[in-house]
Amino acid sequence: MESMENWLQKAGVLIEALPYIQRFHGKTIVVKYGGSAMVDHDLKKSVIRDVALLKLVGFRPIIVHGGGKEITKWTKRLGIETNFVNGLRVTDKQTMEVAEMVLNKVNKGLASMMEKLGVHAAGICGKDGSVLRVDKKLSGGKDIGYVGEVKEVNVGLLNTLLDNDFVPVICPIGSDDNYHSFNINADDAACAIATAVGAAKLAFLTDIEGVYRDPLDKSSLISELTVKEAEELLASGNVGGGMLPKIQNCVDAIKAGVSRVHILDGRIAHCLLLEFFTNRGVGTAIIGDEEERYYEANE
Ligand SMILES: Nc1ncnc2c1ncn2[C@@H]1O[C@H](COP(=O)(O)OP(=O)(O)O)[C@@H](O)[C@H]1O
Ligand SMILES: CC(=O)N[C@@H](CCC(=O)OP(=O)(O)O)C(=O)O
Repeated sequence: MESMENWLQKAGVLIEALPYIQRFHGKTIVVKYGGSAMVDHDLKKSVIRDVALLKLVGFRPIIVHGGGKEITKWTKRLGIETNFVNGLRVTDKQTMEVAEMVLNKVNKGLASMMEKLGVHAAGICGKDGSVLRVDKKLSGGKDIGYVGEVKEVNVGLLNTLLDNDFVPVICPIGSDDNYHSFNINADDAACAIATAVGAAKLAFLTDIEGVYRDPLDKSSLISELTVKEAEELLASGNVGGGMLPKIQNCVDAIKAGVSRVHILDGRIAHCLLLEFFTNRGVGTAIIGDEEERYYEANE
């Protein structure tokens, strides 16, 4: 049997969460759930459970998810060549078809996991309710196919869902003016949505501890980066692959008024709860240039 001390410790944890629950109660938060942190089924269940808890304590969470690894698994299986330019998938017509099918499948899977927990979720893509309207995106002036740059977010459907107690689960497919499907980097989609809904927090769940100053040196993990430092890091050449659009989006989100942006290790069970309900710094926080460095100030 558990000792009284253990029970009291549990009560202490709940009480510690109180100021954080008050801070975010009724606030919209966006969780970007990356495909790299989706590979393990149990972990996926634990992420969805954490978001369900955030919802049940009164936050208004939105999940924007990726599925890049799953898309690549399927394009390879179908013998379609896979290429990335600056972290963005080169998306020809065939790849677009596969991406749309795979992302929608991932989408429905996540939404039904949430439903199974008794929390209503609606799995949609950015074409529904014209949530994500795009222009064709070029990368360094290069045509990379059906890749979309978000030009407009229509929050109508999102607010309807949130106001009616649903957790919107969104996959990063949008439409252009001709209603053709476009593949959007999920970090871009999350940033655009967080900005449009005026999110109090945007958290990116990925498959790495956080941002490294030097990716080859695990001791170079950065706990806080100002916008200026993030821009310097991007220019340093020490950031590659999918981390490029992620950091750029963190910078854009802060500049557009999102208060807190975090890159978290989605491989750690309950990293979202640790981030929301404790003052323990997990991962990398991107902060405004004027903001006080929280972790340093509290060391
Ligand atoms: N400086 C860096 N710090 C951390 N990760 C980096 C860095 N440069 C490149 N990366 C890579 O970026 C990856 C995260 O991006 P990505 O795989 O696209 O994740 P997600 O699917 O979550 O969007 C990491 O796994 C890592 O290999
Ligand atoms: C244009 C572009 O690159 N789109 C991404 C969309 C999925 C995604 O971003 O998934 P992750 O978050 O798991 O990386 C792709 O096709 O991989």
